[in-house]
Parts: sequence; C-alpha cells; structure tokens
Amino acid sequence: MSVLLAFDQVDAYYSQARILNGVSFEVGAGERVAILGRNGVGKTTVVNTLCGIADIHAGAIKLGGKRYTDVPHYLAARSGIAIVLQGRGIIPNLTIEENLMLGGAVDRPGRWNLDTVYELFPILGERRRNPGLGLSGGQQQMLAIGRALMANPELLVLDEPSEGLAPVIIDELAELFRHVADEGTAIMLIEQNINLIQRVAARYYVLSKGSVTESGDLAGMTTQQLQDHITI
Ligand SMILES: Nc1ncnc2c1ncn2[C@@H]1O[C@H](COP(=O)(O)OP(=O)(O)OP(=O)(O)O)[C@@H](O)[C@H]1O
Repeated sequence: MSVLLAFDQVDAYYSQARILNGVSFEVGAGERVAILGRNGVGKTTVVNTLCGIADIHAGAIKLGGKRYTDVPHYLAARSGIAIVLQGRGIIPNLTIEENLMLGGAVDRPGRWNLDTVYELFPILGERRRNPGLGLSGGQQQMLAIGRALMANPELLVLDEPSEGLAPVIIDELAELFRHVADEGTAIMLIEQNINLIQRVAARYYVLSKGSVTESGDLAGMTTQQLQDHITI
C-alpha cells in the first residue's frame, strides 16, 4: 500500500507554545486510521497543522510523496485532502446546496458531485434550497461530510465527527465512513467515541502529551484498552 499522508518528526506550535513534539505517523492510500488520545493531548492540533492554524517549526508533512508543507494553504484541497473540522463550519446563511458547492469549487475529478452526495444523503437533496441555519446536528454533520466529499479527496480527515450526535446517528456515520473508504478514500479519524472508532478504523496511533506513544492494529486492542487511551 502506498503512503498517502506522512508526518515526519513534526513539531507544531501556537505562537511560542509547542504542542506537538516530533510527531510521526502515516496513512496509506485507502486506509482507515484513528488518532487516539485523551483530552488536550494535541489531536486537533494535528488537524490544525494541515490547515495552517498551527505552525510547523520542525519536521515535514508529505501528501502523495510531495512536501505538503510547501503547498500554500489555499491550494491544499486541490492536493487531495479534505478536512471536516470539529464544529463542522457550516455557513449558516448559505443554502445547503451553496455550502456543498463550496467543496465542489476545488474542482477535482471523481465520483462525488451534487447528484451523488444527494444520493448518499437524500435529506440534503430534499432541503437543498434551505439555509444551513436550522439543520439538526446530524444533518449539519452530513452537510459537512458532503461538502468535503465534493472536493473528491484522496484523504478525508474527520475531527470528532460524533460530537453532540445521538447513538443512532453515530451508527449511520460509521456505515457511511466505511462506504466512503470502500469507494477508495482514505480516512483519518480523530475520535473519542469507542463505537465509531471500532467500527471505522483498522489502525491507530495514540498521542500523549503531543507525541505518538503507541500504534498498531485496532483488532488487537480490547475495548478496555481503547477506553484507557481516550478517557481522562
Ligand atoms: N489556538 C490555540 N492557541 C494556544 N493553545 C492552544 C490553541 N488550541 C489548542 N491549544 C492548546 O493545545 C493543547 C492541545 O489541544 P488540542 O485541541 O490539540 O487537543 P485535543 O487532543 O484535540 O483535545 P480535545 O480532545 O479536548 O479536543 C491544549 O493544551 C490546548 O489548550
């Protein structure tokens, strides 16, 4: 399996505060990888290094073998990465369709377009002319994921997608992420919901105090061990 995303000894900062210390990990093409860790260990900061919110002072990130660190952030989506940020970032005064078209503006070829996203999430199609404002939490998450898919990414990065969602919706998300991965998109999942992690991820890395301390196949980890990695 070819390596799609590689962090190589990355140190990341907010201003003068170092949060990530020499973080290295890889996500292969089409893989499903979870980043685990307790609150405040730096999981979101890993995502923030990908979108320029945190600064990289040492090390490098590669995407598809190229130095991602050199790609201007406004071009990042064109290089094949789509990020669903914690909090979803729906633009409330744009319609559902306009929110989706923001993702499509990346203009990468692939199977995802308005029709295929509406096929995946019929409720978004039914409400396409409604503003993003007023969607339920689950519908907002669908919209955020649909918008990311519109960019036809090779890698979908998800930061705590289960946050605030009912268990039944989390079950639907698990099915959805497996489906997206079966279609060939790699998934990097930052999550604290055990059910979602176990159903989606095949491999994991554990972050502790800004460093990777453990990695392996999820199949080899008991629910209790997983719980220990993510609870305070
Ligand atoms: N914009 C910021 N400026 C300064 N420090 C920050 C900023 N964002 C986060 N931090 C700090 O960086 C550390 C890591 O935070 P981060 O959000 O990456 O952790 P996390 O593992 O994602 O936690 P959680 O599970 O609570 O979301 C924390 O100590 C946090 O207070």
